[in-house]
Order: sequence, then C-alpha cells, then structure tokens
Amino acid sequence: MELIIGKTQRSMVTLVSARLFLYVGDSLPLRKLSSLSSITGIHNSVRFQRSNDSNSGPLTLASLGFKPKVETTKRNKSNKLGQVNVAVEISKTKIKPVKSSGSKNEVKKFLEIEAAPFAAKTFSELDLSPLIIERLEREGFTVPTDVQSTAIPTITKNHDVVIQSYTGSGKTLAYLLPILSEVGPLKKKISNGDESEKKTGIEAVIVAPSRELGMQIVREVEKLFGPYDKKKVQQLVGGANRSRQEEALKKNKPAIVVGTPGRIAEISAAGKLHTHGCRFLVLDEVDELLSFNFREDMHRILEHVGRRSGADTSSSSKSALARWAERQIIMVSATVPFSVIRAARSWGRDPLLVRAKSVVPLESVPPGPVSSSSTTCVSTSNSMTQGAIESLPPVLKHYYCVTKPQHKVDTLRRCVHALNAKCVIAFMNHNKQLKDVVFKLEARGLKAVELHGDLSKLARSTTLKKFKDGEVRVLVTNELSARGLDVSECDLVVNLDLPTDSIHYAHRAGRTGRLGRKGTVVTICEEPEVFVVKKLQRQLGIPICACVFTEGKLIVSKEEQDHEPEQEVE
Ligand SMILES: Nc1ncnc2c1ncn2[C@@H]1O[C@H](COP(=O)(O)OP(=O)(O)OP(=O)(O)O)[C@@H](O)[C@H]1O
Repeated sequence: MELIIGKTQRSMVTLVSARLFLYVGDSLPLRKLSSLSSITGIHNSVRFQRSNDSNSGPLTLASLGFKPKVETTKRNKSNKLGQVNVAVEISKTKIKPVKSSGSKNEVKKFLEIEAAPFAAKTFSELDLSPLIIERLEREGFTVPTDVQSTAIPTITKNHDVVIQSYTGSGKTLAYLLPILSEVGPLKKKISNGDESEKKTGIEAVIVAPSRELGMQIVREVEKLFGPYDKKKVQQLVGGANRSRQEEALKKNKPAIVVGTPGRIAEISAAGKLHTHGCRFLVLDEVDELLSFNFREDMHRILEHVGRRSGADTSSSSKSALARWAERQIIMVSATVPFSVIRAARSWGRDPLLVRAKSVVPLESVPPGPVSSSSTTCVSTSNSMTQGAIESLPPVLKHYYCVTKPQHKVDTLRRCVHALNAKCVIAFMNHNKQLKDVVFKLEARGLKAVELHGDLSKLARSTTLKKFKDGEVRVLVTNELSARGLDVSECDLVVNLDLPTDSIHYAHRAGRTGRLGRKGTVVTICEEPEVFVVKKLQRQLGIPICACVFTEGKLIVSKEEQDHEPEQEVE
C-alpha cells in the first residue's frame, strides 16, 4: 500500500524514529512522542500492509472476523469514536453499539468479546497449522485457555498486540502458536506450492529478561518442533558460550531465536545475527524489559529486528514508521503499567490490548488500570500499582504472618509443614542471605537450595532442574525467579522479605496456582511492616489475611474474620 504523508508529518516521523524509543514511564521524550502522534494523527491516518499479508486492505478489528460498524483505527473529525461515549458489545459474531454509563468526557471505546471465535473449545478452531494441532495433541494440550483463544486469532491477523493476562494463564503458547503456524518447520504449507517463498533467515526473535525464562521458552518450542527439528530454535541467553551460539546460528540457520536482551544485542552488534527480515518480535515480560537495566540493549533490538537492511533511515521513500511496521510486535506480561501502553502505542501499528475474552484498541486505553469488563479507569495514584491489577489467578489464597526477624526461617518451616506444601519458592531481597536460609532449613530437615544471579549458568540450570524434578522441597531465591518461571507443582510461595511493590508481589505470587491449580502465598513480615501488606492488599484488590502457625496448622487471626471464630485452614 502506498504511503502518502505530508512533509511536516514526514519530518516529524523522522524525528520520532530518531528518538530513543526506550524512554518510557514519565520520561519526557516519549510523552512528546505520544503527543506528537496524537497531533499529527500519524498512527491513525497511515496504514501499512506487509508484503506477506494475503488479506489486502487495512488491518482493523473488522479483519478479526467481525463486521464492526466502528472503524477503530481511524480517528478524524468525521469519526468521533475517540471523543464520544461509544461502547461496542460483541455477541456471537455481531456487534451492537451500547450506551455508556460513563461521563461525557470518558472514552469508552472497547470491544467485549463474549463468544466465538475467541471462545474456542479446541485448538483446531483457531486456524493453526495442522502440524501444530498434531503436536499439541501429542503434548496433551487440547483446550486453549481464554487468553489463547483471544490472542491466537488476533495475532494470526497480523495485529501488533499487548497481551495481558494473569500469571500462569498460558500466555507463552498464546503467542508461540500463531508464530509457529507461520514460521519454522511446523508452519502452514503455502497453498500454491511456491517453494521460492520459503524463507531461510531468522523469522522470529523472542526476548526475555532472564536466562531461565529464555531457556524455558526454548524448551517449549523444542517440545513442539520435536527431536528432528529442535535446532530450528536457537537460544541466545547470556552466561552461555557466545562463540558456540554464533556457530550454531551459522550452521543450523534457525527460524526462531530466543534470548536475553544483552546477548541478542551483543551478537547483533557483532554482525552475526541477521534479523532485518524478521517477521515477529516478541517482548516477553515487556514491563521488565523496559526497565532501565535493559535500556541500551532493547534500543538496539527495537531498531534492528525486522527492519530491512540497506534502507536509508532518514530520507528513503518509505518512512521510518513504514519500515518499522514491517515486523509484527507482540508484547506480553501479567502486569501492564501505563508506561507499557504508551511505549506500545509508539512502536506498534494500531496495536491492540488482548486480554482473556477482550480485545481493545490500545489508543482507547485511558491512563490507569484496565479492568476486565471495560476500559474504566480505577482511581489510584501510582501507575506502577495500576499495572498489577488483575494480574493474579483468582484461586490464590494470600496470608501474612507477623514474626521477629530471627524467627523467620522457623516460621517458614512451620508454614511448609502446616500447609503440607511439597514444592515451595521462598523469596528474599538480598543474595547474601539466601545461603544462610538454605543452611538453616537443611538443619531443620527441609531439603532446600539457593538460586540467584551470582551463580554460574550451569549451577543455575542444575539447581532449577533439581527443584523441578522434586529433589528439593524449598527453592530459596530472589527476584530472578519471580518472572515467568513455570514450575506447575509449586503449591506455596513465601515472601521472607517484602517485595518492593505490588507488581513484584504479583509476579512472585504468580509462581504458584498456575493454570487453575491451588496455591497459597504467605508473607512473613515484622510488625512495623504490616502497613505495607495492607497497602499491597488495597492495590492488588485481594484479601491478605493475618495468620499464625500453631500445632502444625495455619490459623487465620480472629480480627481478619469479621468477628467470626478462629478458623483452621486446610
Ligand atoms: N491450553 C493449555 N492446556 C494445558 N496446559 C497449558 C495450556 N496452555 C499453557 N499450558 C501450561 O500452563 C502453564 C503456564 O503457562 P505459561 O507459562 O505460558 O503462563 P504465563 O501466563 O506465561 O505465566 P507468567 O505470567 O507467570 O509468565 C505451562 O506449564 C504451560 O505448559
């Protein structure tokens, strides 16, 4: 599709693209950038079509299979969607406008997906490649989760997306499956049989903030690829031998690479990673990837992945935005603070916010947390805490127990026994104390092991394997294990130190109760810290009850039960 933009807009686009895209949060450049785009209407008035897009025409929510009366991507004077109170409900495949109960100024632009095609009952309803369906069945995956049912058709239709859904709800397969349907050995066969269309370069780059999470994603892809094709995915995680990774890239010509920002950026800067023709860029745990630590590496990745080489970034016939739009960007996390929404708006092409059973144009998301039933803004002052709302599985039980610092480890031991927990993750804030806690637990007869970033890559993977295999009962760790780590058997998370904020609480807590399983979170704290627990409770919208452990039982404190008698918890 030809792109026509005015001279002023073009110079602004160049200006925008020249900015460091990683200025997020409340930093000035991105604020400028988003206000710039809203002034110029760049995101809304310019449409792009990727070369491999078989569906001609603009990519809108209509192309998801609905016939909306509302054009979600246009926003001009004649289309007042961005200014008026319009909400749209989808029932089956029909959309009907409904009156908003909000104030006049409130932007109510959302699509509530109630039924088909998102409520798929089987994977075969989701237009995935037959080979993938076969492999999923082999792995025992038959029913897609809610977020998978929603995300898969949306990604398949080439939309840039932010996927937000609570921890352990299956977000990894939600983005992997539509990607694997398009690239690599399981992809759909090209119907006209034109083999020249076959690509051999890297077609998808998946970025994760830790080696553990990166390797976990690699294993998930390898499982689906099977033993013969497993080299078609290559890990590029830090701590591993870089020259071996470079050799593997050359020799195996993987279709997909998964890695940590530092190592991907490093190999890319050395000219050994050719990702300009890449079709998919996934940022898993996007809010973490946007943190200060990863700033420079992420800048390089965003600038290079999926951007054609040889293109003049300043004055080519295609604008910077157009080239940038050639890749599809998928951003994923259980916690999506508004800084992510803002960044995604500037990187994506009419990006959508995908949650279980709802798809919302990102443009319509007002500052503040997004509730599952609407785009209503809940009033809280801190955008960090806003991102944590609805990030936790509803089945989780949360408690706190007050104790003295010198009794924390003993309280942990009594907690493990009282709940008869088999697979426990205990979080602390400082590496130095982990060893001491492990020592004390072992001395009290609980098999424990420490995991933190100061260990070698080999030690980290061996430790994790032992824990996953059930050889140790308690993993004592720090924030390293809070993001994305999937140990389905984990039935108890204990905070031996308070997390820094509600987002960190949410990710730590989310290591248990995965995919509908039971899970308990216990925060062991000192008396003066109780107000922090109460604050977390308010910010997350969850009850965190005071408890004690006596005679091998968890007893919920009386005051927490609205004057009901003391209660034992199973
Ligand atoms: N459709 C499915 N059927 C059965 N199991 C599934 C399905 N989808 C995912 N799983 C399993 O559920 C577990 C949790 O999935 P996953 O790690 O993708 O969750 P997540 O939403 O990414 O969590 P987090 O936010 O903590 O990273 C994994 O063990 C995964 O293999």
